[in-house]
Amino acid sequence: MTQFEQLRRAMAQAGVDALWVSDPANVRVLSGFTGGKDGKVLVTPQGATLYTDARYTVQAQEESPLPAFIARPPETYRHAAAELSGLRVGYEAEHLTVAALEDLREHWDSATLIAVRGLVQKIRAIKSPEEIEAIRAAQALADQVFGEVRPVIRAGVRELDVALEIEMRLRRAGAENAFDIIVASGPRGAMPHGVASNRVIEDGDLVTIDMGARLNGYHSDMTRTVAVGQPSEELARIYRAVLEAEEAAVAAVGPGVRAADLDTLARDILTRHGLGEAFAHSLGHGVGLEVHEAPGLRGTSEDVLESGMVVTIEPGAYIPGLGGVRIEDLLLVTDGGHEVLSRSPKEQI
Ligand SMILES: CSCC[C@H](N)C(=O)N1CCC[C@H]1C(=O)N[C@@H](C)C(=O)O
Repeated sequence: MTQFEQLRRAMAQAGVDALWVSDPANVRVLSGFTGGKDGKVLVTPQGATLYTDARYTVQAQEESPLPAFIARPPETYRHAAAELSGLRVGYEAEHLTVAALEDLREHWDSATLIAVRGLVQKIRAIKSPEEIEAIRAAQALADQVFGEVRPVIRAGVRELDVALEIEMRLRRAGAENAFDIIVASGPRGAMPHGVASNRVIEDGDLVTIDMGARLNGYHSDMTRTVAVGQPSEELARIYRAVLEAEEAAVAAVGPGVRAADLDTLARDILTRHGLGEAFAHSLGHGVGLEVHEAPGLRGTSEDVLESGMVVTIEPGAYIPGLGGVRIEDLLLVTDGGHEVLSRSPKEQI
């Protein structure tokens, strides 16, 4: 089934005849257009049209096989209105501003507007072979850069300088950061999203580095926690517990596995080590055109893993005042189980 066939089936289930796509990643996956928020796609029962403005005339032609209508609102809305009369039109509730919704209501008054969620995201969760290669390439670059920068992570160096080294190497290779690089050393390790600060790394610190490359629009995501000198026995114990949880969850990844069960598996191991409360976030998430996308690997998720999904496994433990540990791998779900895409070594602490 093609992507548009899958989408129209999902649209029918959601009770809509047409869909106004405004999430830039969804626009890209349906049209190939990389112009971000300056592109929209209208999917109707008959076909699909890319809407963008004259800054992108050439780019739209080069990138997208869809017919393009080049204009700015309100002309865009007037053009689309002609196809929408009497239809139930879905809009992406998570990616439309209130102002834009008011504009749609004004111009599409003969259509019924219906909020929908996650229709294209669900399709995006299963990657094409080309997308898998793009993510593989992004992760291979991140692995290479991490290996080059690992020797820089030592006492006396600022977290910011570690992040700069990573970013410079990614950029030289034609990529960019997938997100603000997390370098959380010593007590800052207790912050799961502790982006690099001015703190100077000290002897005995654990340092959590969470980094990704964005290459040709596709992301990678990986975390390693490394030791500088000899960490305390308490930190070493936490590290080993997180590593045990991570390895167990990775080993359990395969098609047909419930995402919520994976989260429980890792959480139960950390709970046995007295660290259940310290695991302050979900086990993982899908990765692709966005760093966080479907499926969600959390306790409340109803997602079931399928071959072709790319997901992270990233348990952590965070103790305010002491520090923290997170270990994260990027995995491709395969027919036979999984392939670990992130290859950077994990330290034995
Ligand atoms: C700002 S992007 C962060 C990337 C990182 N690898 C990541 O996904 N993290 C870091 C710790 C928690 C986890 C996260 O943000 N998880 C989300 C999906 C959650 O809501 O738990």
